[in-house]
Amino acid sequence: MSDEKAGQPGTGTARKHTALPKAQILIEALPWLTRHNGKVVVIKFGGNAMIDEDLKAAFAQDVVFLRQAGLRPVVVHGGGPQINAQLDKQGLVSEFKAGLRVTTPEAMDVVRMVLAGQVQRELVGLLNQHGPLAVGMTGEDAHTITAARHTPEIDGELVDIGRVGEITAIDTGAIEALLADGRIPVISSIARSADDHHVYNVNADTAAAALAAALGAETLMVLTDVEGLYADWPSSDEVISRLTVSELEKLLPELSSGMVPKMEGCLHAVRGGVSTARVIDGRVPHSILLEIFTDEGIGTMVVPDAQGGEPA
Ligand SMILES: Nc1ncnc2c1ncn2[C@@H]1O[C@H](COP(=O)(O)OP(=O)(O)O)[C@@H](O)[C@H]1O
Ligand SMILES: CC(=O)N[C@@H](CCC(=O)OP(=O)(O)O)C(=O)O
Repeated sequence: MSDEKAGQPGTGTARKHTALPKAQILIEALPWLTRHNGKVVVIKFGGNAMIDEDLKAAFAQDVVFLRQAGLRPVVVHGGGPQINAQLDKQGLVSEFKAGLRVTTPEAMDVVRMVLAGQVQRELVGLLNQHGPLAVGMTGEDAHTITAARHTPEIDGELVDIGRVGEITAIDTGAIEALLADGRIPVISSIARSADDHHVYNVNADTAAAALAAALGAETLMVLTDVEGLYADWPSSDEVISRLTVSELEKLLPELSSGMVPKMEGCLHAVRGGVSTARVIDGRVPHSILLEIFTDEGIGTMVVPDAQGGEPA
């Protein structure tokens, strides 16, 4: 007969004591749960943060946790490295200009196949291991994202980079319907074209930011493969933990490569009414929960001017 069945007095008490820290952790989360209840959180999962299976599974757990805790998460995903690998397999080159992929019609087919047919499917599958929650779509669906041809200015000249789109309109109807139905939309950054019957490749950070603003999200969270925005990259790894939109605007011309669309996106989102935009380290397991449910954020947070930037 076990001690419990024998009614030994000490055992039950000891069990209660070991469970106490768990109750404490849950109680500490209460103010955050209350504050974020019902709020839309747009989470951008970058291709570079999708580096291993455990991290992807932890990402899915965090997103489902947010949903079950009463928030309304929307996932927008990238897949740059995965597209590069597929282009390489097909003997096509990956070329970037102004931080954007030069997208020939052939490359566009690969981008669409990898994002919508591979990366999005994998994320939907991981989320749905926890219940019938995730629904995948691309910006093409229900006119969610409309774009026109984007010709960036490089050294004073407008450059043709193929089927890369500049977002001209967002229709949040389909996403809102999914959220109202308790689902988690998982969105690939492909847009319908306003000019012709084809589609456009849109940078996933840009798409996430535009969707966050259009949805009136409380937070935009961009998961990537660095700790946050480094003050003096690549010579130093000092992370800027908090900055205002005006401070960020001044910093933008100094930024390079993948950080440009991320920080432009954060700027656009906060200027568009999103309360905070954050760049966080997707290599840290459960980084989303750490960021949402603790006082100390783990990455870089962009806030409106009125809230002040980096504490002195
Ligand atoms: N100031 C900076 N701070 C941090 N990372 C920077 C900075 N400037 C450029 N980077 C680069 O941006 C990369 C993140 O962008 P990207 O490769 O597009 O990631 P993702 O696939 O997550 O969108 C980092 O790995 C780093 O190499
Ligand atoms: C126009 C453009 O550059 N589109 C991106 C879309 C995917 C993306 O943004 O993926 P990450 O978030 O992993 O970088 C591309 O083709 O790579």
